[in-house]
Amino acid sequence: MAQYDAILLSSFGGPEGQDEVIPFLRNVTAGRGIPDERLEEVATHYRHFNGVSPINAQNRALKAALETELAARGIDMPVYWGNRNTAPFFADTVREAHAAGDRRLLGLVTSAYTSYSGVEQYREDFERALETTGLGDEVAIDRIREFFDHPGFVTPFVEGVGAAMEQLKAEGIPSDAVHVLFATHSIPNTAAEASGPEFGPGGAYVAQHLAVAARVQEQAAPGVAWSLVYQSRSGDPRTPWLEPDINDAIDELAVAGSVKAVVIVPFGFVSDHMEVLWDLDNEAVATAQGHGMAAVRVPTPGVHPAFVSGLIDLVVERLNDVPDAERPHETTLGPWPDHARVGASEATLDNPGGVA
Ligand SMILES: CC1=C(CCC(=O)O)c2cc3nc(cc4[nH]c(cc5[nH]c(cc1n2)c(C)c5CCC(=O)O)c(CCC(=O)O)c4C)C(CCC(=O)O)=C3C
Ligand SMILES: [Fe+2]
Repeated sequence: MAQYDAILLSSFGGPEGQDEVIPFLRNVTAGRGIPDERLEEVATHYRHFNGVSPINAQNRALKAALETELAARGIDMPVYWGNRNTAPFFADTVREAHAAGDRRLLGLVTSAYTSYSGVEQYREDFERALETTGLGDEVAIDRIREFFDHPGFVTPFVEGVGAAMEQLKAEGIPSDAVHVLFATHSIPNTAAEASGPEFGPGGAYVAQHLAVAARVQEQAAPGVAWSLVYQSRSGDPRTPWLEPDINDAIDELAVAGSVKAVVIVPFGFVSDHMEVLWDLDNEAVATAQGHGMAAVRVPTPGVHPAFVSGLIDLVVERLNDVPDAERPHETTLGPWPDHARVGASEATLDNPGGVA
């Protein structure tokens, strides 16, 4: 059996006050060439909400919900929380875990899909935390598999799309006048390809999103028109990123003329992030309303009981070395494989220091 001492809830981080906005954005973009104008623009999104992103509060709530679920199942494992871009930083969390005697950490990363930002970059973050703390010989960090098609992640969206369709029906809008927009974070085309070229154009990133959208739609709104759209692009405008942008897609639907309502499914995100509050609830909804369309935004998983217990199921399957054939997955792409551990090079599960 795999042995882990603790869970490391691992997330992006976000500012919680006006004075934290610029330091946060500097951390996010360090060395990655986001133009200043774009940073200024993104800062205004945060300024609009008094500099507070909902993401940290969401993670505190998720941590508490995970602890409750672990206790209910009689699993004695502490949950630590660390971030990439704002305190508590991973290095601080690793020190905290080490001081408490916890050495083997299982990273529960709040990214559902395969991409550099969601997978590799967390691995680099963990490595750096082990290096800067000097604890690499004692502490090791694994991560759970990408859970894009785990029932715990898919179920809240199935419920949300179903409820949105009901709501529109009650407002007198028939399902053939509805278009469901599955929205996720755009990334550079090259990054998408790199996520797994064997999965076709757009790599694993696009293939996973298409598969999940089809699965949600087949359960929640069979036969209703849908498309995969993108949001929150940044970087140099001359660099191609995944398209269409959600706002352009809504404009196109307006030209076609038969769509009276859009359902917006924020299925790139596990909880309410600034991208959801600003790019979807503010911008995309306004675009739809500008064309006289109704718009319903589906909730993010947040602390939905299915999501919380699904995350603990992912931990338990790892603890029990459950074979792939028995791991839950809602699309034919899954179950996504586990990843190698971080730090303590050449380490194995039974030899966290990696020394023979
Ligand atoms: C795939 C992906 C996820 C999902 C996986 C994961 O969870 O990691 C994600 C999550 C998030 N992205 C976030 C915020 C930002 N992302 C940026 C920039 C970028 N994201 C990218 C990709 C992703 N991002 C990329 C390719 C860039 C460009 C440059 C770079 O490689 O950095 C920028 C810079 C300014 C701008 O938007 O241009 C900001 C402020 C927040 C926090 C929101 C909050 O505060 O509530 C969260 C959860
Ligand atoms: Fe991002």
